[in-house]
Amino acid sequence: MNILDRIIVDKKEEVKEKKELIPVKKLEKSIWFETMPVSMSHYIKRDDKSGVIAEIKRRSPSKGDINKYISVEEISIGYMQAGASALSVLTDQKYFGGTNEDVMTARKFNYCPILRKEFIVDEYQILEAKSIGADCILLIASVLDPETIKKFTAFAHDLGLEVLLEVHDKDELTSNTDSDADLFGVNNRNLKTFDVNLENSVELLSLIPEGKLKIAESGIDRPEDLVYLKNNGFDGFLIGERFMRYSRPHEEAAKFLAKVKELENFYPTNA
Ligand SMILES: O=P(O)(O)OC[C@@H](O)[C@@H](O)c1c[nH]c2ccccc12
Repeated sequence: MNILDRIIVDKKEEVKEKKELIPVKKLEKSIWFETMPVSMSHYIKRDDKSGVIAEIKRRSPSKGDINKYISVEEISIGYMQAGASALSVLTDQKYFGGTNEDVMTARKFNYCPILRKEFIVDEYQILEAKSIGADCILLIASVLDPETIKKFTAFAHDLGLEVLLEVHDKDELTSNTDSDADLFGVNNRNLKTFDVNLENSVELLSLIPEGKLKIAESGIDRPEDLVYLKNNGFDGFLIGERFMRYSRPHEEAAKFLAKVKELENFYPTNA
């Protein structure tokens, strides 16, 4: 069994237990059901921002511990001050060390779009995302079939949440081109083998349906990488480890984004 399969087996079990512990009726009492979400697409398009979706990630199956001792309050505020367009917060505990509280903390201290980064296998988790104050959910094409993706997307939209659909290869992309997802993300990391290749997103770019926001995900390590992806046509950039491996991730993000600006002034982008 590859790592992704293992995560999904565990996730299904976890959701089953959670549903009994916190029934939907209870989730729906959250104040966030009465609150308008902040549009991730809108923030990604704003040209006073970098397009970076900055991620809070304590550990990962490929890297082990990345940063154990973090303050979500400090990093989330710092990321946004550094010029990020949005936040991505992992909530999977077992493999990534995240919690729902991390989203709630980020929400409490920031008015900005927040992506709840989770392995969604059940509509319950979409309600849960809403109940903790997220604005956008992730759906992973290698985990869900196109029909389920459509169903989950409609369900999320009914709650006012946006959807980032993650694909990794041509097959996953072409079988979901009629998806209503708001953003299409191409993951440069193969979740089954952990191989990372930046060219993966560039190669698939032209197959992303028109009108969808294009997000390059994972393995972005140098400011030059971001500028390269942007010049090729990407609107957004999901970056985690590059910032998280430093003791003060948000300061690293600020330095990184200052360097991007410098490069862009040197090689003006056509955006
Ligand atoms: O840390 P990186 O290489 O910058 O990657 C961030 C993000 O793209 C990655 O965490 C990710 C992309 N898709 C996922 C799905 C589940 C968990 C994590 C992910």
